[in-house]
Amino acid sequence: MLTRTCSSPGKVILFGEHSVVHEKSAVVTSIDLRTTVTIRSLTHHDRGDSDKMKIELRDFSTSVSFEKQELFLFLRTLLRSHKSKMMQLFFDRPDAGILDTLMESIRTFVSSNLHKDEVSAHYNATNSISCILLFLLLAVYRFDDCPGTGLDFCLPDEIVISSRIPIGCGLGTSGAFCCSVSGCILSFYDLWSSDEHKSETQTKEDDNSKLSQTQKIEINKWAFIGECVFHARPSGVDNFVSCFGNIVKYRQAPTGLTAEFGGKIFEGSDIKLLVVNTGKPRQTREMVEKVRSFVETENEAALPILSEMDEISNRAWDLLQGTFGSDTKGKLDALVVQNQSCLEKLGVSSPEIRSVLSILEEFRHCGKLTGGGGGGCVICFMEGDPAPELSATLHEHGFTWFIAPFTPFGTILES
Ligand SMILES: Nc1ncnc2c1ncn2[C@@H]1O[C@H](COP(=O)(O)OP(=O)(O)O)[C@@H](O)[C@H]1O
Ligand SMILES: C[C@@](O)(CCOP(=O)(O)O)CC(=O)O
Repeated sequence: MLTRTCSSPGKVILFGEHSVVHEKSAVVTSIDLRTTVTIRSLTHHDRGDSDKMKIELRDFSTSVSFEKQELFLFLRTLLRSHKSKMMQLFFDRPDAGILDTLMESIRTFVSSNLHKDEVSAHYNATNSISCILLFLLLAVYRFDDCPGTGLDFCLPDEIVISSRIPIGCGLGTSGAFCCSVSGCILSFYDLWSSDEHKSETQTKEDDNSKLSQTQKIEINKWAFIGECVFHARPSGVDNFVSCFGNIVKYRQAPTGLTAEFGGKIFEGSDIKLLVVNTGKPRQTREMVEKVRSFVETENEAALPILSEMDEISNRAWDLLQGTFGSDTKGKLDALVVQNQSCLEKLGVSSPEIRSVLSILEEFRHCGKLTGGGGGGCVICFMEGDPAPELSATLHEHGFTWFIAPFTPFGTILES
């Protein structure tokens, strides 16, 4: 029996969501709530007569089984029809034409294997299952490159996904999902493109990921392709911070990606990060599209807002590099308020977000939305835990909260 398990953290964007899609800087931290994926091939005895591959999405209480032979034939045929263009998925920005074509076929195949009521009721689950099949297609593509191995490709018996990150509220679950699935598949089939990692020592002494930097770069590359399935044109920040972990200043520019590690906000201070969930569901993809269309149609109004947000992220990053002084929290709060005001102007706030913000203000705290907005979560820097009265007021209004647990660890190969 071969089993591989990977886990990847969620994230909180401290400053710069949305503007990061438009090539500005964002400051982001990984949080120790993780999405775990296990891929298993069973022994003959455990498998019995079944020749199916089961995908279990625990958070959606959904499981789906595919006839392995049918699935493999589907993947191989799809690959044969599009092999010459597959490389375009690995460009810095995956080619949208080939990705859309592949996803259309994959979604049709997935839908025809699900009961009709399941498909309409579980749009998000169907999307996740389709994304897993895309990663399996990438694995078949890699196998196909090695002469003689194509037919040896064996689909696993089980793929199980579970997460402790609240889904769809701005905490980067699709990024964590993509990192864990791709890490698992790359390691299950030992598909790493170079052998370098075998001699490479871990870059950090305390890195318990059991993955080399080269392997993480590869996971991040695959995960970004997956993120494009969920979000069409993401910045890549979610998969990046989930894969590499830590507090990061991230920027995706035409000249390439730049990332600096090491903000120190949670060291040597009693600063905590409060996360309040408005409970209002929304789709990140729609919010990103809304901002894109604003930037395109009202370019003159939008550009100064995006530049201001870049400036905010850069100033916040400088603050986070220094030692935490008596005035640091006040300066951070001012940037939080300014960033929220920019997000309001971009049109990604919501009545629920404003309601959380006014409760926070009542208790002399400052907050901003985090992630895609339109609902989802609000964050607030706090010295210590929230007062019981604040907690009670948030609950009275139907909002839940938690203190985000910081982690420096990105994707981990658990076993
Ligand atoms: N644990 C999971 N299991 C299955 N699918 C998941 C899981 N986590 C995330 N996803 C997929 O990612 C989508 C949420 O992505 P996104 O809109 O980026 O939300 P978030 O704000 O959480 O990042 C879900 O609708 C689902 O399709
Ligand atoms: C709005 C955005 O900046 C962050 C989205 O975060 P989330 O998927 O809502 O967790 C989009 C992106 O960076 O691709």
